[in-house]
Amino acid sequence: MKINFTKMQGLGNDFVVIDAINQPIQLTIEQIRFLADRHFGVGCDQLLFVEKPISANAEFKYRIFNADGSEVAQCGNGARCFARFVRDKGLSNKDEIIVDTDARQLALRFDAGGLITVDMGVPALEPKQIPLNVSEQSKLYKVKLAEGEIEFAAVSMGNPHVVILVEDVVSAPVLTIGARLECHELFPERANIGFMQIINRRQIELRVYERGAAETLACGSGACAAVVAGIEQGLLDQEVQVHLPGGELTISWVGNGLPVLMTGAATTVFEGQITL
Ligand SMILES: N[C@@H](CCC[C@H](N)C(=O)O)C(=O)O
Repeated sequence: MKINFTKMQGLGNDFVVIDAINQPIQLTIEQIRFLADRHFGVGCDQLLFVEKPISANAEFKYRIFNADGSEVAQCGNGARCFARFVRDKGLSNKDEIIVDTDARQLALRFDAGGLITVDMGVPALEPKQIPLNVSEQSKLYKVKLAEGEIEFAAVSMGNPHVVILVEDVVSAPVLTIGARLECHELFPERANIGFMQIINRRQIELRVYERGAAETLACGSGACAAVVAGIEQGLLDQEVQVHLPGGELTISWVGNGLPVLMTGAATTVFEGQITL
């Protein structure tokens, strides 16, 4: 079987995007892992599928798979690439595109100047919704690891995020603590682990160890979760520039019950065909 794909990236968080409307396919976990493999396949952090919508008001269903083959319900950088893909392929000519995901609907909007803004939906802080195995909701939680006690905030953006405040993001133990916490028993569906350094009330540095993909150059939903956690703790203003290893995002959140907005770039790298 031959598959046509497009390789895309948003701040170096990279994707294999497949039009599964005009090329209907169901891939196995092994085939997804193969496509994501940087040595034997195409290579990406996530695979994105463009499918027919479920709801009457949506244009598409946006399906997301991590490099390890797990299906997830949210990917912010991928959402901007999804918007660019459906427009470039002539699948939609709208300036605002509504997509279904497994968790929620997202609105993807083309801005003047070539950037794309995604309405990422309302963040959830209740432990059950994250999900996080604790009995009471709190702004900060603690976990004991071999490396010592870690304090963290937890936020769902449709996917589970941990946010740890660090003094220096460059020397933060992202790979060790990230890998250990991703699969910790506190997180029954695993979690994405963000390490946030606050520069000032309107700027942060962030590195994210992603569930199912290890450390990536940027995580859009992780950037939203970090800003929500920072605002909740009274450390950040409502609009924040997030500096990630692969580039910058603008995140804004007015507060409780309202959606988080994420603005950034999305780029096509190349097109290809691969035999499975
Ligand atoms: N890179 C993404 C998040 C992708 C999914 C994540 N690894 C998960 O398992 O929840 C983003 O930009 O948000």
